[in-house]
Amino acid sequence: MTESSHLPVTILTGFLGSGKTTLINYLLNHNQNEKILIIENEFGAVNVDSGLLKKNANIEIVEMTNGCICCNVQGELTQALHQLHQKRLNGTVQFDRLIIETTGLADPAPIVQTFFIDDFIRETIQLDAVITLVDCEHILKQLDEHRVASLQLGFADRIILTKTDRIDEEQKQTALDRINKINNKAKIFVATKGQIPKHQWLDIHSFDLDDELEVSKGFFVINSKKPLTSDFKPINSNYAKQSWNDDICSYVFEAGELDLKKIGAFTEQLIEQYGNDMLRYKGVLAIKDQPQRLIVQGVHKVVGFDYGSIWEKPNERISRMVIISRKLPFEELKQAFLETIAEE
Ligand SMILES: Nc1nc2c(ncn2[C@@H]2O[C@H](COP(=O)(O)OP(=O)(O)OP(=O)(O)O)[C@@H](O)[C@H]2O)c(=O)[nH]1
Repeated sequence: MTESSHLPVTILTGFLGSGKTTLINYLLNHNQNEKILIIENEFGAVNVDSGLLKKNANIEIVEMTNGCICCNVQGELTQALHQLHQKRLNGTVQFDRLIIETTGLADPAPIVQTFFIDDFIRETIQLDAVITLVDCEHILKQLDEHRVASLQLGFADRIILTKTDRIDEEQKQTALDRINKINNKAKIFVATKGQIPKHQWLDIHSFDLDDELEVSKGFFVINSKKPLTSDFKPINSNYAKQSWNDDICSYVFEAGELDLKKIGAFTEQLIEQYGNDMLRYKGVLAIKDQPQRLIVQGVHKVVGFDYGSIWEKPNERISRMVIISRKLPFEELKQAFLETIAEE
């Protein structure tokens, strides 16, 4: 089966009331070209959301009300995906993409892992991205009171801010500062009442080993011991004055050229020891004497490596790795990372 025939799947998460159903309704009203299948999971015995989703010829809804999707996901979701694939093949159900709308109380980890653990799912389905909606009006309180809110942010490839129409600029900035500290890898968009073009959250190929790694100004920045290049400016922390105490945050490692063997050993050890705490990570690394970028990308202990595009200019050769994780022993890891810098 070719890559292009893989069924694209988007995981849509976000705390209770963050606007997931509203976003899907907007998509369905502005997307006549393809048929979308939605797996919905509602916490509790009665699925309320499917009643809220507007009836539309391009939509098929599968409800999972047998408890929370994340609690028994590897059983129920895996089984549902197998069955849907079969039905798609034999034409009983026709759809071009799948969106999994999780309950607002779901930890995305087991849902995401389902796509890597099961061989059949890996070969037939392409996890496109984890999209997290954030109710800007209530996010600070949700983060203070519900750990799952920071997990949902930590897993995100894209973050969509909702209800920005209900807050002022200062509140929005405060919410952004806190979101950025937790996840400075995800691109952030705004959708008022679900209004957002679909290309901003669908078909973004976040789990591909591509070269793109954008880091917004974050907290934990390592600067190489040796000068990198004359025009390289390390990322400065804008948020040092903030004192959020979320247990998930973003760490950024930066250096010049690395030694392949040493960075390999570092990464292996890091994943072995801290993989369970690391929600998402991605590195685009410059390896000494290697013209191509080395891409590392992972979820917990599932990791992929590949060589990407060629570094065009010598002064671009900066290694950068972002890890979104529960608290890591940063100083210790910083030293270990710096020791992987290639000898002159
Ligand atoms: N003012 C405002 N209201 C919004 C916006 N987005 C969603 N809402 C409203 O927020 C409420 C909750 O939205 P839903 O789309 O049901 O949220 P959900 O994430 O599906 O909720 P759960 O199923 O409980 O997790 C609804 O009344 C929406 O109309 C927005 O951008 N601005």
